[in-house]
Amino acid sequence: MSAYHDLEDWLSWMDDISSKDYVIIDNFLREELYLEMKSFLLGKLPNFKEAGIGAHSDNQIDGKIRGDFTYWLDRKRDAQLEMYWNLLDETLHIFNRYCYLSLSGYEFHLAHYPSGGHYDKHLDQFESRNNRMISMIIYLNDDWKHGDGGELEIFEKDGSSFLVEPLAARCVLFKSAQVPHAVLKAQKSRFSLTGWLLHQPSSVGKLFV
Ligand SMILES: O=C(O)CCC(=O)C(=O)O
Ligand SMILES: [Fe+2]
Repeated sequence: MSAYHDLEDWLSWMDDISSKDYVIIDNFLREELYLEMKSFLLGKLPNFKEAGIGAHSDNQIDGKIRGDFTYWLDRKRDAQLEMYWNLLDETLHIFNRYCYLSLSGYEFHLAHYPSGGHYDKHLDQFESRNNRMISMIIYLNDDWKHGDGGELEIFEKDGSSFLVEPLAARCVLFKSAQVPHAVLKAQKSRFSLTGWLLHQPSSVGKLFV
């Protein structure tokens, strides 16, 4: 199986992660995979559920903190997304090989922020469960324009912050325990594929909740 991205590209992204704790990668998905994921998402929209706060095993729904709807992906049930699962395997392998992490699994959901939706500043690790090592967000918005809102706000170590527009096929990777972030209010429906590379598979993590 050939790699989806060149090793040279991966290595420069890993350099960014090591030095800044995050990296923003444009055109992470090529057109074929982008279209596949977007059409899968649109087909699943009727099945999206209001997202909770905290580990997904102990959901509390609080629209004041976050306003998105999600659909958790499952590698067995959603086996048709083979190209995407292969890309995740490649990503995991690269992190283990070049960032010396011992990642052994991942969990991903599709997310829909309806117009007006946002997510307050937070970290992706929870007290009850700290096995999320790397956050990985891929945006699936075809014609996002300046002024449509919904930017990801990333907070740097010195407390300053900057905005990332949720542009089609853009990927953001960051260290889950280190990088506080927020989603600003979206002015129209905002779609993404969001997940976490895990130190232990999710089902194992749940034992400690
Ligand atoms: O969609 C985004 O840009 C970030 C989402 C997020 O922070 C989360 O789901 O934890
Ligand atoms: Fe987050």
